[in-house]
Amino acid sequence: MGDLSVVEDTLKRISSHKGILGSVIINGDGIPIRSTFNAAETQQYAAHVSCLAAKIRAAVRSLDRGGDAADELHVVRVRSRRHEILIAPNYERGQDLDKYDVEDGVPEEEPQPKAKAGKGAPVLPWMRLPVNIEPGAGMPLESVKGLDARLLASLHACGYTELFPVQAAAWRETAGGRSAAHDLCICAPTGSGKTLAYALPIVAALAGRLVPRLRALVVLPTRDLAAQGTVDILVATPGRLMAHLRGTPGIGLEHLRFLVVDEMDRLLRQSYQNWLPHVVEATTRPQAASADPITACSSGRGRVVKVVASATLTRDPAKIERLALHCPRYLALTAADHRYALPRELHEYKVVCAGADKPLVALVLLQALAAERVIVFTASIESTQRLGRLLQALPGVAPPAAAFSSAEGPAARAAALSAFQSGAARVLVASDALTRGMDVAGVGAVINYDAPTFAKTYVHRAGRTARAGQHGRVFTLLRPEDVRHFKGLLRKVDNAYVKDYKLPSAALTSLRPQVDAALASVLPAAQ
Ligand SMILES: Nc1ncnc2c1ncn2[C@@H]1O[C@H](COP(=O)(O)OP(=O)(O)OP(=O)(O)O)[C@@H](O)[C@H]1O
Repeated sequence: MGDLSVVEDTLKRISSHKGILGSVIINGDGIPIRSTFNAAETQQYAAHVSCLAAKIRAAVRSLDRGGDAADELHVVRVRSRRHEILIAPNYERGQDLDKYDVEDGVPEEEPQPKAKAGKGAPVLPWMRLPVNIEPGAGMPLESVKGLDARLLASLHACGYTELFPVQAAAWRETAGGRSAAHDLCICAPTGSGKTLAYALPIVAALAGRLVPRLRALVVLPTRDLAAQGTVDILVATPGRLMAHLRGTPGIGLEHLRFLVVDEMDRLLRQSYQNWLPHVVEATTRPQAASADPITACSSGRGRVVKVVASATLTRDPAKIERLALHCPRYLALTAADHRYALPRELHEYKVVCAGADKPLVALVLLQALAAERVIVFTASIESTQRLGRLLQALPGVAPPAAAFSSAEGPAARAAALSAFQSGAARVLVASDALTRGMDVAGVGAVINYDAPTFAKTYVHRAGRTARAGQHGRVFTLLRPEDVRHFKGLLRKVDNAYVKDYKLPSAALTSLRPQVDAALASVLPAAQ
């Protein structure tokens, strides 16, 4: 949910009704985050509520087949005599852009009506014929046809010696940024280099520009806009983008040549001020075919080339059609029979333990990963804060840790990230605000402290390690009751082979008293 205060206001009002026993608020992952019931009742009601919420969304979808009402849904209220359920999945508040752009608890994957899932699901014809990318098909920089000497030098300066397979394929398909014949739809695992795959042709195409104008727009779900004034390439979140289009002089879409929608499946669910129809409409508007000094395009003059990318690209025709792609080419580095692929260099493990033992198990695991930089994912802001405090309450026993969640402001989030990047914190405890796209070098392992609910979440969390061909490990802590669901989730993921990980029992026994004492000191403060 974008703004909890709206839900809380409504709850207050509902609570004053006669016969109301209590209330529970769950986040998008079905995790209770506020409750007036005891623990057992909370679990029971949370399960009911998430089940009903899924049914309501599915019902809205089936009533509005092909439309986007379920995604645009702001608030749905369902009443019976004793219960009232309020679903506010994407509540937005215009002024609160940072909060909107970094959300926790937004489900990665909405439950789909049964008819849509599985093999019989409709797929756009061009998605059935992908340009398959071979995993080993990188290209030495010296053999990249048409690569400008300045770009070659810049890539060398970054330490790059070759284009990764997805980058070589995108370069070929766009003729190094010179062809506007096709739009591109890129689906490749996390860390495979999708950013440079779209950035290189764009930069190559714009390299000869004479006048600075906004020529390329990259829309991302969660990164803050880092440009001011007149720019050639704008990288923006939907909230910031709309604010700049309305208020910043010199930022308009009339000279646009490239539109990139990164993390496309995630962005299609962000409806901030109808950003997508607004931008798509601007890109299809006839453009002045004036002699534009930057365009070295040999064909398709004036057409905005669109590139969409994700490791978990949606195949839902209704969603993809909203992008109005032109003769799209589907570049796929994924297995045909599974929806999502993991990096080949990723090794997966699970640790089954009682829920109450998770803090102890996490600590022993962190000790076992002594030299590694580790990201620990939890299911909620509260859980992130609690675990962060617990680790900080065990100096010398737990590695130095920082916490990252959207409860913190942008400055605190940046400080946590920079402590992790610099090595001052070896562990970053994070909520799902960090799941997508974040590229931190040298992360050796990811721990799912709370098991992910959706396959997409698993793929993006795990993808913070094993990037750019490096090896990495993902560990998932599972309560016995989570195991079945987790196995089901893995069926949607290619090459997922999860081994059991055995922790040293001596360490578990010896650390238990310290962890119990730290928990006792931290939890009351956290609550
Ligand atoms: N040609 C290359 N040679 C060496 N390193 C590269 C190359 N291209 C990209 N990288 C590095 O690989 C890492 C992953 O790239 P990138 O962030 O683009 O992945 P991605 O596919 O967008 O992942 P995600 O889906 O998680 O966002 C980055 O650290 C980047 O600097």
